[in-house]
Amino acid sequence: MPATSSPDGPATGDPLADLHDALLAWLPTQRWFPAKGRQVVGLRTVAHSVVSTPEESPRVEHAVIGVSFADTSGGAEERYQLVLGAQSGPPAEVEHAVIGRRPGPDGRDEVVYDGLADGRISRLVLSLIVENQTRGPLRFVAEPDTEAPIVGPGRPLIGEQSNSSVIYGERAIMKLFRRATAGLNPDLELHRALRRQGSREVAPLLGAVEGELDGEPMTVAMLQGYASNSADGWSMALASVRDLLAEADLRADEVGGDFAGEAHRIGKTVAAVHLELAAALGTHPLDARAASEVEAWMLDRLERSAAAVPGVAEQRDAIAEVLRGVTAAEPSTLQRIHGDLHLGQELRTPTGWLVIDFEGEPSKSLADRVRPDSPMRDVAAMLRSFDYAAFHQLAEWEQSADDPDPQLERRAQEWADRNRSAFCDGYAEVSGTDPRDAPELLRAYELDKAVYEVLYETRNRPSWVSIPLRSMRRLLTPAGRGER
Ligand SMILES: Nc1ncnc2c1ncn2[C@@H]1O[C@H](COP(=O)(O)OP(=O)(O)O)[C@@H](O)[C@H]1O
Ligand SMILES: O=P(O)(O)O[C@H]1O[C@H](CO)[C@@H](O[C@H]2O[C@H](CO)[C@@H](O)[C@H](O)[C@H]2O)[C@H](O)[C@H]1O
Repeated sequence: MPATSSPDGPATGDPLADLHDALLAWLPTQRWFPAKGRQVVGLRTVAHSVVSTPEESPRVEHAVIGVSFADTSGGAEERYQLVLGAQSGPPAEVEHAVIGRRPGPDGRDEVVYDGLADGRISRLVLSLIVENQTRGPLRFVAEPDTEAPIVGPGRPLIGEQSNSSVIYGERAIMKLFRRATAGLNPDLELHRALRRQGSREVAPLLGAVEGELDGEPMTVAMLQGYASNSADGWSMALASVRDLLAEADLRADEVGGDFAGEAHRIGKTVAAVHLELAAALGTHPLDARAASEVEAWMLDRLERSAAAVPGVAEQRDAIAEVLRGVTAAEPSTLQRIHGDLHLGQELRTPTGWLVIDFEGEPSKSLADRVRPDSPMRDVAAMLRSFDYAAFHQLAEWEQSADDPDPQLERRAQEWADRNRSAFCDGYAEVSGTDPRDAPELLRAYELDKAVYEVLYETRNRPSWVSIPLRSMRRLLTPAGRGER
């Protein structure tokens, strides 16, 4: 039964009451918990079930916790999913994942830890998916007509992630969605739709774990084929920029690590995904009424960013004028899109590029993330990502140097221009539509993304905020507008 508690004292009746203080200390240390630095004023268990049978050890629990903050009015809470392991003496391998201690069912103290760190738990979850089992409120489902992965323990993926993933023997990867939201997660929904289209641009979907929240279905986790021997676009692009900046006299097309061929292929891949999503889930006209709705979301987001970041507030009117370009553009179409595309969401496999992570921007509500939008949003987000890769190293250097080196800035801009245009060429080749033929629309979407990024970086990586701020300024000057 749901129960509320506050940092001042745990509530009775809450199945995780004894872990309350430990959870408050542990949550801010997790990469997927985005609210670091915000003051938590309440923690409650929204849902809780025991996944394991009494014969299985360790005990495995699934929980949704609701966290409320001092800065959210009206008591709105953010909800997160936990998979917990509980045992009196867990193995040394999970030492780093311990959350706290509490009295176990037999009255003796037990250790509770982040369950995904324990290979026995990830193995259990995979076997339940493969066997299509139901445990309490959770349904473990294998995708029909797919080859089941060999059941074994999973290895937690370390790194910058919004959720938590485990890899099974380089064959499959399972992602536990940390943010708990009632409704079908767009990552699962769009992978299913793309699978129906026979897409070769996404990793094959193998299964899912589904639960319930607020009386509606909720996606707990997703299982996919693992692309072994792959590299992500962000690391590859950074290596290419490094090559260029290290060579004082060479142009972007002359250095060993030129990325333009890959940027062109990524453009083709993104266009193919757009065509597949349109075929699977339909399109709607981006007419005057729809365009003014899009404009309203953009202006709303501008207000939120301006309220938090003085650099945005100072340019508020000029930015709003560019965003209004959405309503001036020729009518086009809306459809389901990726929604948060960047170079880190592209994996280079030995045979081509895969697009991953169709969840949309993490801070948006589910309703906003599944709303049809212009494919231009994804195109603009990729163009932003080429800018990010180009200027990332300079932003790091600027932390320690007094003046930016104008020569290096020019070279970084040259890299960005070359790769942005290679991407657009590739996109146009497959989609039949060149994004540069709708410059107002493209510019409005690019600026909207930069406004979002300024706020994102201010909250998450303040030392990177100069990257989107620089682009924001470029998009506001007439010289920075043209793409060709
Ligand atoms: N199908 C896959 N094959 C190989 N690696 C993958 C696959 N899916 C995700 N990854 C790796 O996992 C990381 C996190 O995946 P992502 O879907 O972006 O999760 P999150 O939502 O947690 O950010 C990616 O950056 C990539 O390195
Ligand atoms: O990957 P997520 O879905 O969690 O997306 C969020 O984090 C991204 C950073 O990891 C962020 O992307 C921004 O930084 C990237 C470099 O790290 C850059 O390539 C992107 O262009 C830039 O937007 C994304 O915006 C955010 O939603």
